[in-house]
Amino acid sequence: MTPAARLAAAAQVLDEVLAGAPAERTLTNWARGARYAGSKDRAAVRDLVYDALRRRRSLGWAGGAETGRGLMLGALRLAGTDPATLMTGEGHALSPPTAAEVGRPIAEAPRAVRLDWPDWLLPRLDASLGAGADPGALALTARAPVTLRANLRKVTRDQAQAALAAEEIETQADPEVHTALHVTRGASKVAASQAYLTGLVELQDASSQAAVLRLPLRAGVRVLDYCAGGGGKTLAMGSLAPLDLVAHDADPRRMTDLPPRAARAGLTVALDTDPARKAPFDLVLVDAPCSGSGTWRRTPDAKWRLTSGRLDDLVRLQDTILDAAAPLVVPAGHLAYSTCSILAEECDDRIAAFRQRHTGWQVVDRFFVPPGDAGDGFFQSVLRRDEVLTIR
Ligand SMILES: C[S@@+](CC[C@H](N)C(=O)[O-])C[C@H]1O[C@@H](n2cnc3c(N)ncnc32)[C@H](O)[C@@H]1O
Repeated sequence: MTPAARLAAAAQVLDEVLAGAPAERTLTNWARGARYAGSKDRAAVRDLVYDALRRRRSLGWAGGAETGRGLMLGALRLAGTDPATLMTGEGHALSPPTAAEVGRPIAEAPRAVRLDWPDWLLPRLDASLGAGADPGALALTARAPVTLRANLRKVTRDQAQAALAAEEIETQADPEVHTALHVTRGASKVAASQAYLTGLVELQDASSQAAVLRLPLRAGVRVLDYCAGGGGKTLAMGSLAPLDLVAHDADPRRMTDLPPRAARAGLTVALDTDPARKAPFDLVLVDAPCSGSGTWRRTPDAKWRLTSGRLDDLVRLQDTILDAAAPLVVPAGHLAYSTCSILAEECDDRIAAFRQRHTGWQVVDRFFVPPGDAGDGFFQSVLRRDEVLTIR
């Protein structure tokens, strides 16, 4: 495909996504129908679509409309490319821009447009990040890094890095997070690499890794991962110490990948639909369902789908889950609450509300990072349950 044809294909996919279709599925359907598209074409169209979704408002502003065509036109203009060079109307190319498709200077756009952020959510961004609001939102308009976690149960990080390099996957060690390796070349080879298939490394964002490293984990402790999903945190915890690990999720199908991933990592994890039977636990981790606002550069259509009603529902669910998980913690044990959100109402506010509803819990650790070059936005709070004193 020519660059012009890729642009036209991306505009077509974007029109469907803007009408409400999920981005990933729409791209898969397009690729199925486009037999002429090779793997490089598919990757290029995917990048165009995701880049445009991350910057939907600013590109729409510069392109004159929030349509597939408008976003592609805006992308060309903001990249400093003359649209007439790719929108020629020849072959599969988009037709040339019309006089009506005027671009507006981005410097004149309202702040939420420049930040590629939903209007209704702007006050909440400011309340959550303060002076960090603009850099935080702008970080979500760029591509996310590909980061691996060295499985310390099997290798040191240096050994993992060398094993990856032998398979032409170049990485850079994260200076702060001692398990993290950022992929700088060969990211598309990771999933089929021996290093990955033999459990030396797992894909995991550096902020999630940093949060797990702060948990009170030592050999022999009983740990419940209450919202385990595919087990990203379960496996990260298990790689740090030999633990008695139980994984639970309200939707057990979400844990389908966990047993094969645990086997690769050399870990034993018990899956349980009713963890209360196995309570109490020394540590219960609630990695709660959330807006995902700290990770929106990975799932940019979610940024535009979130509504205030949906956010209220999530907050209620977060409270319900914390209330259900807390009684499973042993006296003097720990309850950890985490989200990949940057919105205070899903983070600190939930901990404050929990402590209003329940006495006898102390915050012993707080971790918050906004999205940035090294990792996604992430929040974690660790609470310790007061020891129950029995008076004889
Ligand atoms: C943020 S995801 C978990 C991600 C996972 N911990 C990881 O690191 O890969 C949240 C999970 O919470 C689960 N969930 C939703 N409601 C729940 C509830 N009431 N109790 C337990 N899990 C719940 C969802 O099915 C989802 O898998």
